Amino acid sequence: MSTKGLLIVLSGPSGVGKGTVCSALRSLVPDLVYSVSATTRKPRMGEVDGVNYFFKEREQFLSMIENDQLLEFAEYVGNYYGTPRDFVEETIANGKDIILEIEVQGALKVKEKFPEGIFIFLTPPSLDELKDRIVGRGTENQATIDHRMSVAVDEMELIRHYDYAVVNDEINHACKRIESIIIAEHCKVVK
Ligand SMILES: Nc1nc2c(ncn2[C@@H]2O[C@H](COP(=O)(O)OP(=O)(O)O)[C@@H](O)[C@H]2O)c(=O)[nH]1
Ligand SMILES: Nc1ncnc2c1ncn2[C@@H]1O[C@H](COP(=O)(O)OP(=O)(O)O)[C@@H](O)[C@H]1O
Repeated sequence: MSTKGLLIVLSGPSGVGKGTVCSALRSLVPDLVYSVSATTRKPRMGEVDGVNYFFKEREQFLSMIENDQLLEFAEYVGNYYGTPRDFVEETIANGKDIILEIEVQGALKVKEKFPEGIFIFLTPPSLDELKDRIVGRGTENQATIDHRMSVAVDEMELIRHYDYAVVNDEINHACKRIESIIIAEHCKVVK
């Protein structure tokens, strides 16, 4: 039996509730390790460097790419986002499960490098509900909301590349489904 940890990727359109579901998973699955991404996006109110993201200037981010420090990166609505490679590789080598909360293009790049990863797509109950959540969060201006919604429509098409689809109708239900997936993956017979 493999002693490596699971690499779990949670993806889906902006506003579907990835961040909210990940926070709720912390108490339900306490042993899960969370990858902290690097980004060129400016911090939002209350966000802490090294906790929510590693906030970088564009030049710093480009040098991380150049030095092959990122497992994947993507440009999303005008900013770069990327997953620091060493932390992910060390965590799974130490037998711990890690979860990456990333957008859809980046998730597909991780799949090329780690096809054995577990790829979970979080879906909204409907596109109308998705828009209500982005607007309700109050962090984006109208132009960014429109841009994120048009990206979301394209992203929904990519669900077929994933192993699991989880509807985020209610946070606790979505978390339970993800916990069940993790339990099932640990019970899999390794062939
Ligand atoms: N490819 C990739 N996407 C990321 C990474 N970190 C965060 N994201 C995604 O980038 C998108 C925008 O993130 P953010 O600006 O924080 O907005 P929010 O997640 O919608 O609140 C979201 O879909 C995130 O999941 C990363 O390291 N790589
Ligand atoms: N199941 C849910 N039901 C209702 N609102 C939700 C649900 N999940 C998340 N939200 C709300 O939707 C908004 C977007 O969630 P967030 O976690 O920031 O999304 P993402 O990280 O995917 O961009 C937030 O205001 C959040 O409180």
